[in-house]
Amino acid sequence: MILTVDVGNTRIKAAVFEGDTCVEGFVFDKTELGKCIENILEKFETISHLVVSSVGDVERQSFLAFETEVTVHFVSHEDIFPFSNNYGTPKTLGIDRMVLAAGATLLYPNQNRLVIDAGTCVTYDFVDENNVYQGGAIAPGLRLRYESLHQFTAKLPLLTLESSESYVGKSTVQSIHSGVVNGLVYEIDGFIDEYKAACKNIIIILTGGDADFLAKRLKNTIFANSNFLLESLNQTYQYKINND
Ligand SMILES: Nc1ncnc2c1ncn2[C@@H]1O[C@H](COP(=O)(O)OP(=O)(O)OP(=O)(O)O)[C@@H](O)[C@H]1O
Ligand SMILES: CC(C)(CO)[C@@H](O)C(=O)NCCC(=O)O
Ligand SMILES: [K+]
Repeated sequence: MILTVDVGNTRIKAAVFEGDTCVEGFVFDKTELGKCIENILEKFETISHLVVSSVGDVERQSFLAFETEVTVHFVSHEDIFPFSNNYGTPKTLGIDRMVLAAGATLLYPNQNRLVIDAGTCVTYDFVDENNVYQGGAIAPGLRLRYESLHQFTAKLPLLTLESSESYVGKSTVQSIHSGVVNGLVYEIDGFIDEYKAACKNIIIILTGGDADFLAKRLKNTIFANSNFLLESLNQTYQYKINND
């Protein structure tokens, strides 16, 4: 069994895999990292490998303690990835984006793939049908949009995520929800339309903490899988083991 751990910008997600099957998933705060991993390793005694991808401030050292129990692998730019990289600054490409691109490459062979990760940031990652990673986009995520409207103005309240009834906001609260929710929905639909116009054969995967909320509201019908980063981490690690 493999324990995959995704240290995001805000929180940590983990999942236990038996082969390609996810047995159980977990979400926890960074302050609970050690204890939570310990509990998972206790619950699933046959976990032999721990694979981590981190874009947060949690470093490799935080996992050293588990090396007596399991093989620990911290995904880095030096790993083998199943695509060639045409990004202008490959060393600064986020590890999460690389893992998502790798997962899309392995799970959806021989086609253009676009992965949209709606988390703290909304990232777009495009791997073409020749397995070349071409790049994408980075934008603020839903929660970040609500927080920045509040933080950088004098009058706007801090709201939490809610559906927007209409694109015409009739109050301050409705206007903020419309601007944040409809704004991001139109933005994602706009990007999808551009990619679809440019490539015929394209699969689009929507993932991240806000994937389910957003998928329902998009004009484009696309496949939402909020677990895609952890699944990709599992796939990328198996690819590494088989190709090292
Ligand atoms: N308990 C929660 N804490 C934070 N965000 C949450 C929570 N529940 C739902 N969300 C939603 O999930 C989004 C964050 O997604 P996610 O958990 O994928 O982010 P993350 O941990 O920062 O990961 P990443 O850095 O990979 O984006 C927020 O925009 C928010 O709307
Ligand atoms: C964009 C984020 C913050 C999304 O988690 C992460 O992928 C990151 O820190 N990226 C580095 C910049 C880049 O990907 O070009
Ligand atoms: K993200």
